[in-house]
Amino acid sequence: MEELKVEKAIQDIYPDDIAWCYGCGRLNDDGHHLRTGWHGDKTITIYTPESKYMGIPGFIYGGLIASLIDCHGTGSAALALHRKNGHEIGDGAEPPRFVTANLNVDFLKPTPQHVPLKAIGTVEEIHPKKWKVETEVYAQDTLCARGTVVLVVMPSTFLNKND
Ligand SMILES: CCCCCCCC/C=C\CCCCCCCC(=O)SCCNC(=O)CCNC(=O)[C@H](O)C(C)(C)COP(=O)(O)OP(=O)(O)OC[C@H]1O[C@@H](n2cnc3c(N)ncnc32)[C@H](O)[C@@H]1OP(=O)(O)O
Repeated sequence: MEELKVEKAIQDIYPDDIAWCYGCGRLNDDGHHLRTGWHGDKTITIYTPESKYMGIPGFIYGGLIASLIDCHGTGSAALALHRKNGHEIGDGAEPPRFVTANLNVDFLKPTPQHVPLKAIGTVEEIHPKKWKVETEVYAQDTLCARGTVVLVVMPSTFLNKND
């Protein structure tokens, strides 16, 4: 299989105050540190879950797959709006902030443990503050899950809730 690596991830440039997400915050020591970047005109997150994230031995727990699709969606929408605003990772501009309004997951096939999972996203703008990301999760070449995430630009009510 083609060896893939996410070189530049949107989570690498989240400001410190929003870099704590359990799924994708680089500052959360206990989290998954999911990283999402461009892959042509699609988006990609690559992640190999640790052994403890099992459902049935040998297979990944579905909630972890939902988390992957969730944070991949947030990161993908942030990448797309950042680019629409004329910015790319590394130009010093702060990326937009999104929260998840809706998450739907179809679990299509059992997802094996101990292989890198590849989430590939297609981003669609509904309007400037509302985006949709269709994600396919592959284990090697097998399509194991498909998800749809609706993202909304973070309302200011999320700020200063640090406890
Ligand atoms: C818990 C902490 C999270 C912090 C995140 C900080 C962001 C930092 C950014 C990056 C860091 C990385 C963080 C990654 C995080 C991973 C992703 C998550 O897990 S986020 C957490 C789970 N999500 C929530 O906790 C949202 C809770 N819900 C809300 O705050 C509101 O309900 C919200 C913002 C979603 C909608 O706010 P309204 O209801 O006041 O606003 P109205 O104007 O009515 O809706 C805006 C648009 O959203 C649609 N919408 C609302 N709910 C929907 C739904 N369930 N399904 C589809 N669309 C929905 C509406 O139809 C409307 O669309 P129309 O503008 O009319 O076209």
